[in-house]
Amino acid sequence: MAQTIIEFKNVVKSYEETQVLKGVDLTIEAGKFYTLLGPSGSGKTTILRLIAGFSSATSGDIIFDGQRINDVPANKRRVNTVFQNYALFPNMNVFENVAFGMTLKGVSKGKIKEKVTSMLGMVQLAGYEDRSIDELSGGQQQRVAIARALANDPEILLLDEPLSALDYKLRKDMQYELRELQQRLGITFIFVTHDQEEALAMSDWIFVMNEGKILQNGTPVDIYDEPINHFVANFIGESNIIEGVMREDYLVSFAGKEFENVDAGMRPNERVEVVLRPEDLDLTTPENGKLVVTIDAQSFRGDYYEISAHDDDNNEWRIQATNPSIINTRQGLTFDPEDIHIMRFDESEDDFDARLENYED
Ligand SMILES: Nc1ncnc2c1ncn2[C@@H]1O[C@H](COP(=O)(O)OP(=O)(O)OP(=O)(O)O)[C@@H](O)[C@H]1O
Repeated sequence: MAQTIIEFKNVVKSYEETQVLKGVDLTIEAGKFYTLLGPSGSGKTTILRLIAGFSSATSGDIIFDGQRINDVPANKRRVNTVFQNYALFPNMNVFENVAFGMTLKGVSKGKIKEKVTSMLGMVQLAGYEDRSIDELSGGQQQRVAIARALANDPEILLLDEPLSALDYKLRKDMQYELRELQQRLGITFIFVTHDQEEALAMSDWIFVMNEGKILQNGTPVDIYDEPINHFVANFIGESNIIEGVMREDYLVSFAGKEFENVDAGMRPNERVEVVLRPEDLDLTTPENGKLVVTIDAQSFRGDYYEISAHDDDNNEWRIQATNPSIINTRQGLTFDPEDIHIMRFDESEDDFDARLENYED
């Protein structure tokens, strides 16, 4: 079993009357890529700051390598942080930025040179030693920040939305690079983002947060395929979430019909929500469909058409189709019983859409 490096036990963080972390439990194992994913204000940065020692928990235990570290100062923790704004020193060149921590610690000049060269090679900036920071692109500045953090030999690298200032293409490239770097170094990365695609692409393990709580944690595939509630299903990827009622095990009704499914564990007549991902739906002739829908709109997305439609019960559907459709025609909708995911009905979801709208602003 992998070694646990960080543990939070019922960690609460409050600012005056407001709890921004509401009793967080989490376990981080050494050598993996973790992501804290959630909307703005959900408490992701607060968790990083507690791990780094930049702020202290109101209650609960923070354990590092088996020791409670709540009172250990930041400079005594083997943790380094890469911030969103890079926080590089503009008056120093690339070499001096990367060397900074080692210079403070009084490491010998020869060792510093060796380390800086190796770190810059690692982030593909060999030969950039003498450049000044303002001569670098955003992506290069980000790499310098990563090299500087890694030069201190941390056991854990904390990354707080490090890619958010980069344009789309560069961001994608850096996602691969960071993932590859983590695998090569084998140290623990804890990455913060509100971008679900980024979280799915990069992580071994994701913690989905909302309002100071961890709602679900698991591998990207677990979280994508088996979201625990409405919030997670909506936040991670594109979902069709349709209200339904459980008839009996393996039989659920929604959109005015009954369907076989493979999820069990709900009570008969329990109100549920049914999740079907757009890529799990296919269009066919009305006679062959499990449901009949009317096509409302479509857009071309490169390797598929995204189609929106509604059924006769007025549920909206998003469908990924290989072929284009014709607006206002009636089509059959099919899906595999195995792709139906059933969730308990979440009473709090009524205000969920309002919250998501605020977030999307
Ligand atoms: N020093 C502080 N004093 C008071 N409230 C704070 C302080 N720092 C953070 N908060 C509040 O704590 C909550 C969680 O903030 P946090 O920065 O952890 O969220 P986040 O998920 O990282 O968000 P973002 O993606 O916007 O960075 C927010 O409501 C924020 O306003």
